Amino acid sequence: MKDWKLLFTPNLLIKKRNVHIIMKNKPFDLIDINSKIIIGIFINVLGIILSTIIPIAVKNFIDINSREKINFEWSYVILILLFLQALLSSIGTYIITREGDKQVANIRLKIKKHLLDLPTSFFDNNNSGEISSRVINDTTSLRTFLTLHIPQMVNGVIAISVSLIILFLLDWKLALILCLIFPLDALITFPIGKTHRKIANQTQNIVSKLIGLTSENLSHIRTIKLNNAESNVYNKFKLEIGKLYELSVSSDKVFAITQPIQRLFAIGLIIVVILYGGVRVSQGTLTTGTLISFMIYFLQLIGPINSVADFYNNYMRAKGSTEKIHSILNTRIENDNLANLNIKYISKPYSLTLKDATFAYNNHEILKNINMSINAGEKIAIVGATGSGKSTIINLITRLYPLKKGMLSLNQIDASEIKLDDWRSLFGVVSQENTIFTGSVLDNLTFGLDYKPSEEKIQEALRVANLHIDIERLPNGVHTQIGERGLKLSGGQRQRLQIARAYLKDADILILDEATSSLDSNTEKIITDNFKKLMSDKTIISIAHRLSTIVDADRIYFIENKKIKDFGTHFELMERVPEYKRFVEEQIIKTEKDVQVI
Ligand SMILES: Nc1ncnc2c1ncn2[C@@H]1O[C@H](COP(=O)(O)OP(=O)(O)OP(=O)(O)O)[C@@H](O)[C@H]1O
Repeated sequence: MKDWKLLFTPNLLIKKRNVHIIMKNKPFDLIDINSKIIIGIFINVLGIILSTIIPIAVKNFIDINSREKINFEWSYVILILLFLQALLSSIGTYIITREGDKQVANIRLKIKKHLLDLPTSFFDNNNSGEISSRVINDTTSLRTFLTLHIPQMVNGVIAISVSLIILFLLDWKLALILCLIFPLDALITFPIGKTHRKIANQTQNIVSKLIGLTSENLSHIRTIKLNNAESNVYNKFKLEIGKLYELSVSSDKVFAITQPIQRLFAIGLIIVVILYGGVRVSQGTLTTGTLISFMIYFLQLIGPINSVADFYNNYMRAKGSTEKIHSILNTRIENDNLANLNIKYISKPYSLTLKDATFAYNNHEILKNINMSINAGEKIAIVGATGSGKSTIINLITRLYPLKKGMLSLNQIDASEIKLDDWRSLFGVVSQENTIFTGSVLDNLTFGLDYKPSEEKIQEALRVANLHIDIERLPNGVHTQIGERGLKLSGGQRQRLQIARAYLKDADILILDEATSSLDSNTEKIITDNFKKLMSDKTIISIAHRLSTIVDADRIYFIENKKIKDFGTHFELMERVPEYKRFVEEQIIKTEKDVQVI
């Protein structure tokens, strides 16, 4: 939280920093009508006022020139007014859009920051692609509201008011006819507004879902191909596209009906004005110039009238986007509020304890009354059947998920009192998942490091992970780009890259969750020997099915039926716990074909 660095002036963020705990869903909770926006709108309004004078200048030009020889004076005025109006409008619009871009960038940064701080469980229940598209689409719709709809509404109100005053002063009867446009426009705009909003909202939801689906599909393209699941994936996509198509057709129908009616009303009114005005001109009660200026006002006002009439709908749309953004921002971040103890105040050596720890994913209990005590420098193994909760214990120890009951502590200090960032700096984790990012080998090695490792240190890390030869063979060494999620590397290379990264982190506790499962036993032995030589002082917690990892452990925790069935060395457990013996025989022998060791 402390080093929340922004590219932009942070006033918006500072003001709204704790917004996630306040339920607010109005667009103005996120966007800020600040002095820049007001100045921009003011400049635009000046332009609009100038534009309302143009028809009068036209009227004067026509009325003067109809009687005497051609006088160009008013045409210069018209040209100057047109130029000034364009200039003011472009300056005002630039100020507003620039400020809008800044605010949207800040909102996006704020959402990104918040997303990064959300608990892991949030991502279990939300599709990442959908969230990403939401961040882009909903913020874009807020930008449009701030930079387009609000200025257009203000300009519209001013343009309409000033023009109406002028029109009534010029000829109140003709002005009254023109005023018919308001009820006629409202007759269409208001009834369709709700339908239109509903369609727009549903469309946005489906588009987000489609983007989510597409990004997930593309990242699993190999699996799709290998499972011949192309048609399956295509059909799923087609279903969503079908829904989108239906919605687009509904929207097309609404526009197909309403737009011609709106145009019909407008043309009808113009004709009425021309007919009535024409008669008045021929009667000599109205000048040609006044009639033409009325026509110009009318044409000038159509846009502003529609903007004002549509403002409510646009507001509601922006409100919808705000609600969706707030559904992210209102989700509580990982509870780091109470924890302010800095790890540097806890002196080493570190011993880690789980006491009566109980945990459930979405009320589904996985672990019950887990007790573990891990001292500095110990080599610990967690063993159990697949799905028994081994990785979940790691998730609890690293505070990716909070305990439901019980206590996690470091040197007897409750983990919840220690700052989360500091806590996680205790661990170097090599997991069974692919945790490689798009970028170079070096980018991945130094990912999240709080220091810049020397060239020698990097080479040392590569050697520890037995990856140095592989990297030497790459065209640009550590600078080689390794593709999305490191897909240009082999599974074993990716795993060794994770090991080298964890080594560079130089954390006190190394967690190896099936860290060598993709490696051959020779490579695994080289790495294990390197660990023994270079990391003998580190605490190591391993989850492994391989006997070689388990037999060497100082202590093995055997998990069964949500609990720790027993703990001890491999040979103690083999003697004492028949379930462990059976497990080793069934699970490990299968993997190792290593019966003779037992
Ligand atoms: N994010 C999650 N949300 C809901 N349930 C989960 C989640 N992660 C794991 N589980 C469930 O929790 C149980 C324990 O999973 P865990 O990954 O801890 O097992 P494990 O012992 O590490 O398994 P393996 O040896 O197969 O890796 C499983 O039943 C799994 O389905």
